Amino acid sequence: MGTVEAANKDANGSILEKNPTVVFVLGGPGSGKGTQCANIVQNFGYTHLSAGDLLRAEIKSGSENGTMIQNMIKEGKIVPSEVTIKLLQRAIKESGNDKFLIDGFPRNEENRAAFEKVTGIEPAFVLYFDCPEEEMERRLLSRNQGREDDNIETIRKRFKVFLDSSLPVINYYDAKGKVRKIAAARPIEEVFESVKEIFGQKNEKGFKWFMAEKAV
Ligand SMILES: Nc1ncnc2c1ncn2[C@@H]1O[C@H](COP(=O)(O)OP(=O)(O)O)[C@@H](O)[C@H]1O
Ligand SMILES: Nc1ccn([C@H]2C[C@H](O)[C@@H](COP(=O)(O)OP(=O)(O)O)O2)c(=O)n1
Ligand SMILES: [Mg+2]
Repeated sequence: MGTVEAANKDANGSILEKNPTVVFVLGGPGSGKGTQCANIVQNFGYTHLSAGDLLRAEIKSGSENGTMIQNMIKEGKIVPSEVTIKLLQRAIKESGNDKFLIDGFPRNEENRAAFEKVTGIEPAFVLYFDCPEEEMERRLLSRNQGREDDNIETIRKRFKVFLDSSLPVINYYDAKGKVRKIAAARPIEEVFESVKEIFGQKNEKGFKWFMAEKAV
């Protein structure tokens, strides 16, 4: 067994022991995933794991993968699953919590299948922030976090990757009845009202499904 697999197995063992609750938080770039995750953490006791934040921290840490990750993010491309999953597993392990919002992951079929294979974790549900491109573009261009990928050229590439690679993942979970779609082009507080309704649909056994064909 290679080192990566061994590390996965080790981290996986401790993840499965705790049988964690995982919610995938998906949506296009700028749809408000990070903003709403911060609200959810305050109200519902989850740990927020942003795949993008973990990858950016990895660049800053001077890791051997740093340059590769930086180049891919600049091009709006999706980093190989092996790298991102390792960072997620480490963060899960270090958190001590058993409830996670995994924000911006899985972003393609490879992310989805590899995470399932390596961790055996199925999400409780998928929170999907549905937002028109014009609105996402406006938000990204005024985000002001000094991100190298928040320029119009990279933004266009990220939109294309979202449509080509990430939407199919959302459709995959939708076919399993797991997607909770939220109309995200509204003020932050209004969006959070809808988010709260979804997280409030909980009983002592876990999450109750409810039929939400339309955006709430
Ligand atoms: N509902 C909203 N209305 C207007 N601006 C928003 C809304 N939600 C988030 N923003 C702003 O849009 C930008 C992108 O939000 P962010 O949460 O970082 O999105 P994502 O993580 O999906 O890329 C941020 O500057 C944020 O403050
Ligand atoms: N699962 C992921 C998540 C993000 N990335 C990379 C590629 C993405 O364009 C960047 C930025 O992701 P991030 O979720 O921070 O971006 P947004 O919050 O959607 O604007 O990170 C990745 O390669 N794989
Ligand atoms: Mg984000």
